[in-house]
Amino acid sequence: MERIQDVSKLVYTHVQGGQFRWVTVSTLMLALGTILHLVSPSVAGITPNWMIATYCVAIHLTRPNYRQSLGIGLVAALINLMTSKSAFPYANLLSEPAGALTCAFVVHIFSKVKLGSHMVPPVVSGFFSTLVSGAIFVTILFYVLALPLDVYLKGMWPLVLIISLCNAVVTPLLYVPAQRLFARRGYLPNADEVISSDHSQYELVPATDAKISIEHFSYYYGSQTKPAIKDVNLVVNDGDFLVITGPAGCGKSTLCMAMIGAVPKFYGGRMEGMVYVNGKATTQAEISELATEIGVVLADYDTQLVTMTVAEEVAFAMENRGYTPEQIKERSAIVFKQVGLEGKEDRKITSLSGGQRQRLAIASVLATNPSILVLDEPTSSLDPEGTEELYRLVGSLNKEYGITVVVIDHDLHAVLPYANRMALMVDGELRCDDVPEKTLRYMYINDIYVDALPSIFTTYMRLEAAGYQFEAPWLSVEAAKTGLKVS
Ligand SMILES: Nc1ncnc2c1ncn2[C@@H]1O[C@H](COP(=O)(O)OP(=O)(O)OP(=O)(O)O)[C@@H](O)[C@H]1O
Repeated sequence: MERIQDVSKLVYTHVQGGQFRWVTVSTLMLALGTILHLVSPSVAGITPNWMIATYCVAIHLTRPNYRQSLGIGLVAALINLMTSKSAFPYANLLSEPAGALTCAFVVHIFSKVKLGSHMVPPVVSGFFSTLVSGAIFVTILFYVLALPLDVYLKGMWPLVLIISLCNAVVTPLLYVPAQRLFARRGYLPNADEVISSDHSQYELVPATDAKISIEHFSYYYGSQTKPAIKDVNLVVNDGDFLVITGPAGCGKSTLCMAMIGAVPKFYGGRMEGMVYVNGKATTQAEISELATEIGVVLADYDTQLVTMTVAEEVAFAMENRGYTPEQIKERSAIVFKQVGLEGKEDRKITSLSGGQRQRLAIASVLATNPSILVLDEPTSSLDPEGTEELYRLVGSLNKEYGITVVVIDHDLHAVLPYANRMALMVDGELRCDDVPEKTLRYMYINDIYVDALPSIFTTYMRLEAAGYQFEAPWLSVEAAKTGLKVS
């Protein structure tokens, strides 16, 4: 493993939807392989192994991982099982997956070492995948059908070698038109572009042991040339309550999506630098794996609710992660208490108020016990009372239960009493990251997004400019009352 010291040079590219390309391309290629297998004539009993040739092409084009390649091999085996005229077709169940894994191995080797033109890898995989698969197939036949050794050595093995040579020729011949066709139809980016970078060979270690460590992070959506995020460095420590604010379109939600791994793995695009969650590089972890460490509640929280009743909703995430019924019961009781939904377990979700449904969305992300909670504009559909109530809840999750909180909001006055840090983003850049008072002061002095400043704070700043002095800044009406009493 190569240890990366300077993550600012690290690039990760991911084409949106690319995670399912291997399924589409391999399905179409295997369909072609089946047709060729059924119609191609054989010369003296020799014909290329079209199934192997076609799945090798699919594996070269989409670079699935070993598990996915095994899946492709198993599908090829089942097709062969149904169409084979062999005396023991079940041998395909071992030989085809082995062939697919051999091809994946060849692709892996060639992705690291550039040897010859782009035609060389399909030649190599066509030959070796067929050789490995054929060798396993004839060896199983030899033992199961108790064939004479002479037939095995002098009849079957030469045949395996000849068919492997045939496949070394037909695989690249299929690869070139397939690559062009799929690229033209939009199934592949283009001839040379990387579908998805692979960071598995790197040892990625965060610079700090913070809950979230964002290091030299830049991000470009799709094929855009203007970055949505520019070289952001931000650390969220254990127990922090961080508010991120900034004008519309400055990149707050993008940053939030990067924390949960959805950027770039779901949205696609190009990322530079790295985002670590609990020490894990987000490019090296699945989004579902990160979800057990960091939960997110979106502005449109209703889209996160998928079941009928309150109890089912909270149980859903736990069932998906294999919790036992006892564990689900125990954990559900804890989260209902945390979010104040006790006694409402049997209610239909549609019968809850907006604020209650939002609490339920929070409960369902807390069900799997993440240590970090991210809320993206949680108050956009709440009235002032609902907003106060929500932040009381989030504040108690932070203080009483030790959950690290990241909130994105425009509406600052209700959240500030609970926050210990405040970050300001402008045009994709992190302009200020400090205690709330200092960030608010920065916004006021530099005339940045002053519309979002709580009016009590702007009053405080005006009084200060007029020569009045107070012991503490006014971040809330209570602080102003205390300040006025003391002075
Ligand atoms: N899916 C997307 N595809 C392409 N560009 C996007 C996408 N989502 C956001 N952007 C662009 O990225 C930039 C940052 O958007 P983002 O939603 O992160 O900002 P924001 O600060 O959360 O805005 P708001 O406060 O309006 O929600 C914007 O220029 C936006 O147009």
